[in-house]
Amino acid sequence: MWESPVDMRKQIFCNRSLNMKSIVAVGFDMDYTLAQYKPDTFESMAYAGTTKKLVNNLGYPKDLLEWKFDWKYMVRGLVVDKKRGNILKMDRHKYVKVAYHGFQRVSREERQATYGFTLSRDSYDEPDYALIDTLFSLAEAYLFMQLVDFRDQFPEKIPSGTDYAQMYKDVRAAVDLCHRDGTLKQAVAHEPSKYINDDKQIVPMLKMLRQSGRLTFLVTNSLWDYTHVVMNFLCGKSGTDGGTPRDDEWLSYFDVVVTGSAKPTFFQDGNRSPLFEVDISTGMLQNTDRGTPIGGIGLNTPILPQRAVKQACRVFQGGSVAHLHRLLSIAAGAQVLYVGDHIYGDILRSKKELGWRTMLVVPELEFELEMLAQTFSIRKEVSKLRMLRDVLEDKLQSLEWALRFHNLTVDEQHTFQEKIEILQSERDKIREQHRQAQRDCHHQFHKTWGQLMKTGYQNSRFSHQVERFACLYTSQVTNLCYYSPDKSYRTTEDFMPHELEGIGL
Ligand SMILES: Nc1nc2c(ncn2[C@@H]2O[C@H](COP(=O)(O)O)[C@@H](O)[C@H]2O)c(=O)[nH]1
Ligand SMILES: [Mg+2]
Repeated sequence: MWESPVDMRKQIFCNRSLNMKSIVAVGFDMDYTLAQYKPDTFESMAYAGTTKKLVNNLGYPKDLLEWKFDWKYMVRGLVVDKKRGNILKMDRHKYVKVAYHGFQRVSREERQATYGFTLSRDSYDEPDYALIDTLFSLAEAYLFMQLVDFRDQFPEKIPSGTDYAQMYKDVRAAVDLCHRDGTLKQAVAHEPSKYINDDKQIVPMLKMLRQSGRLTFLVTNSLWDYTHVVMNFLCGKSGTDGGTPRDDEWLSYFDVVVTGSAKPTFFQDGNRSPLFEVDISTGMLQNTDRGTPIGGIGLNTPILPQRAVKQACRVFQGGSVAHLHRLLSIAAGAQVLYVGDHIYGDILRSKKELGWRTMLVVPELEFELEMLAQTFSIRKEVSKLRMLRDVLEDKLQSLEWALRFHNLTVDEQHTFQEKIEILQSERDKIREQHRQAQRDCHHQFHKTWGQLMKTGYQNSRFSHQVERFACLYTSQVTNLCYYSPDKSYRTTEDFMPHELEGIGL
C-alpha cells in the first residue's frame, strides 16, 4: 500500500491539478528519466571524449588532455553567453543575478553594466546564448568555461581566429560527435552498471500502471540498439552488464516504443516524419503507412495492421505524435501523461502544442529538499532581515522627504538630519547582514550557484520554467510508485503578494 505522508524527497509536487483517472496513457522518456546516469562516470566520460576530439580533430592543444572535470560545479538552468565567454544565473524575470567569466566572478558593477542597464531587454536565447537545460550539458558548459580561462591566459595556444563563440561551437560539435559516434554508447553498452543507476522500482511502477488499465509507451531520441541495451539493464531479468544476453522482456511493459523520435520536432503539428517499424530480431527498419506495415517489392510481407492480431509491444523509429495517437487510439491530448527530464525537448512542446499532461523529473530536487529543511532557521532570519531593511528604508525616505520639502525650523532640520544619519547607518548594517545571511544560505546549497530553484529570494529562471510547463515535478520517475495510479493531484493555493499580508508567510 502507499505510505502517507510520502517521504519529502520522494514526493510528487503539483503545479497544475491533474486527476489521474482521466489519463489513458502514460509515456516515458528514457535518458535521464527512466535511466538516471551517474554524472561522476557518465558525464566525466563525455568530458574526456570531448577534450580528445577537440585535440585530435579540431586543433586544440594537448594541454586539454590533462584537464580535470568537476561534475558538481555546473547546475541546470544556467545560461552560457557564447560571445562574451560568460555563464549566467538569472531570476524569473530574466535579470542576471550571478555571472562568471570563465571561473572568475563578474563584479556587480560590471554585471549590471553588461546585462542590467541596457536599452532593450535581451531574451537570452539561441543563437547568442545556450541554455544548460539538460544534465547532458553540464560537461560541455564546464569545458567551455575552462577554455575561456585558457584563451584569456594563452591566446596563442588556441587555433588562430577562434573567438569565444567559435570555441563554444567547437565544444558543441565535439560533444555532439561523442553522442553519435559510439564514444559514449559503446562504453555504456559494455558496462551499463558503471554509468546508470540501477532502479529496482521501474518494473513494479510500470506493472502497477498497466494493472490500473493505463497504456504505457516510451518515446526516446535514442535509437533502437541503444534503447534495447539501456532498457534491458533497467527492466531485464539480468539487470546486469555486457556479457549477459539481452532479452525482450522489457517490451512487455510497454504498448508502443518509439525510438529515434527527434523530440521536440516529434511533437510539432504538421510534422511529416515517416514512421518505420523496427524488426527487433534484426534491428532492421520496415516501412509503414501510419503504423501499418507496407510490403516490400516482391516480398510476402503481411499488410494487415499487427494490432488486429493480438500483438505485444510494437517498436518504431521516427514518426510523429499523430502516429502515436493513432497507435494508442488517443482521442485527446489531455488523456496522456508524459514523464521527461528535458523542459524543452520533453515538456514544453508536448504541453503547449498537444495539451499533454506532463511530469518533469528533477533529480537535483532531492538534495534541494534536504537543504530546505536544514536551512529553515537561516531562511527565516533572512526574511526577517529583509523586512527590517524595508521598514528602515521607508522611514528614511519619509524623513529625507520632510527635510527637503517641509518648512522646518533650523533646529528641526538638525534633528531630522541626525535621525537620518542614525537610520542610514542602521539600514546599511542591516542591508549588509541581509546580504551576508542570504549569501550564506545560498552557499549551503551550492558554493557557486546557490539554490537551484531561487536566485536571491526570487524564483530562478529554471524554477519558473518548471512552474509554467510541468504539471507535476518530482525527483525520480519511480516516485510514481508511492501514489495510487488513480490519484487526483491538486495544486497548493495560489497567493498574490497582497494576500500574503498579515498571514506571516
Ligand atoms: N547527437 C546528440 N545526441 C545527444 C546530445 N545530447 C544528448 N543526446 C542523446 O539524445 C538522447 C536523449 O534521449 P531521450 O531518451 O532523453 O529522448 C540520448 O541518446 C543522448 O545520447 C547531443 O548533444 N548530440
Ligand atoms: Mg531524456
